Amino acid sequence: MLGKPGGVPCYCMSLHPLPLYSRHRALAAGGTPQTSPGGSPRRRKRLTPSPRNGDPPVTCRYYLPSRCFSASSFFFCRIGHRRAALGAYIFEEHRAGPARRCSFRPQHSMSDYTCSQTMRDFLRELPKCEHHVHLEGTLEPDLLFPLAKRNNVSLPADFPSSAEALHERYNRFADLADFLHFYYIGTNVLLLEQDFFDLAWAYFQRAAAQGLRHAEMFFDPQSHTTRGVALDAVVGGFRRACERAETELGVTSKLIMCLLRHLPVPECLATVQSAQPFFESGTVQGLGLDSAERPFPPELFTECYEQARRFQPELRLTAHAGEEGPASYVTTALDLLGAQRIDHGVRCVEDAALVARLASSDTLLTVCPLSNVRLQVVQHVRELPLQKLLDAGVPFSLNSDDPAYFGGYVLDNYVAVQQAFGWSRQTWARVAGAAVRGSWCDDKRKTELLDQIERVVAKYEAIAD
Ligand SMILES: Nc1ncnc2[nH]cnc12
Ligand SMILES: [Zn+2]
Repeated sequence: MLGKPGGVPCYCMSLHPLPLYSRHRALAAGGTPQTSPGGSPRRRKRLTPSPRNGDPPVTCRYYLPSRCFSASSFFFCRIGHRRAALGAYIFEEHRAGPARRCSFRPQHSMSDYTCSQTMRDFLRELPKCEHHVHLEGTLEPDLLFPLAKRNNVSLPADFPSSAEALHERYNRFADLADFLHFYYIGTNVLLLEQDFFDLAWAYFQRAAAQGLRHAEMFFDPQSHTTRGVALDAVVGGFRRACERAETELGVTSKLIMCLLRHLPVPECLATVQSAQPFFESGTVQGLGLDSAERPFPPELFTECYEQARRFQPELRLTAHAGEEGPASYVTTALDLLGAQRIDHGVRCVEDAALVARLASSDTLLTVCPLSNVRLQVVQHVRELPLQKLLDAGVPFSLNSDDPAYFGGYVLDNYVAVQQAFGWSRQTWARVAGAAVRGSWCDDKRKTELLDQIERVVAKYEAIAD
């Protein structure tokens, strides 16, 4: 979200309430930060816990005077060092130049990097591959209510009655189960082939505007077939949207059918059987496993995966694991299901041997930052082990999961990560490149996308941030 008071862009909207615009303008002009008009310091929205005093000082790599450092009566440098002092002092400290040693105690749990407009443009233009998006999770409240009306579907009596109320409820999921309750109610409004087309086409248009170039998308047939909707209608509508996206938006895509792990295994097996023609024709190119994770470990579904693989030996295999479930679920998904990549997987860091295995086998994790925050897997994006994965050489992609429910599409996830980690463009090129390499598209498409990444990076090399 960008605010543009008086024509001067403010990129700090996520951190500060409106009245701070004047402060940012002063900073942008190279002035000294002022306290707020009433003299009392204004509160940053997410004020996080106390300093980790034992940590040694580290070097500040960032000093941009146009950034806002203020929060409450503390001021921050861009890697989160905090000092209970007046802003002018800190500001002077940091405007003096880059790469100066900062003697403040690190406060990384509080650190937030701003994402400048140039960085935002770079991230938007960066060709992005998304491997973890549930098409049913792209059902925006603005489409849910009209579809309910169009299909004469009544929603539960206690369901929020407007798009605004629904959005508001989506801001406070307690956990995965709480989210899934709303998610499955939402699926009820999808009945006809046209509904599935409309849903997927709306997703493609939004995501393409954010720089999506290739998508590998989940769908949950059982959430529809259990209501009497034919699998043909589901796959037919999605397939039509995929074709249109390639023709009109230049976005390539693949469909991955997921099994709902909270349903009985025989029902999942029957779903695999019914999908045989789609596996054989290549209309559905992958099999996945989603829904409530912890009570339903991967090994329950070994037979389903084996059966699907018999129908189509080329079928790609993946599974949600290590989202709410433990690292051991990642291991069993790899060993027993033959998963070629892991959806979420962030809890793998609890097992050092597993991290080493993921790195050496080049197994992609499809990480979903905003989802992990909304579902309380972590309290803030900065708590995700992304830097650890990068350092360990574990490839990952950044994805939206259920963008209509979690407050953002693919670019929004990239920006949230940038605000949490402050990566360089080279690091972003590496992350975007890993997403291409981990995709299930052919080598020709991968080469195209990698070339496009190189061109965007080169274009921005010439632009100072
Ligand atoms: N984040 C998620 N985890 C498990 N199942 C899901 N279905 C849709 N989104 C999901
Ligand atoms: Zn998911």
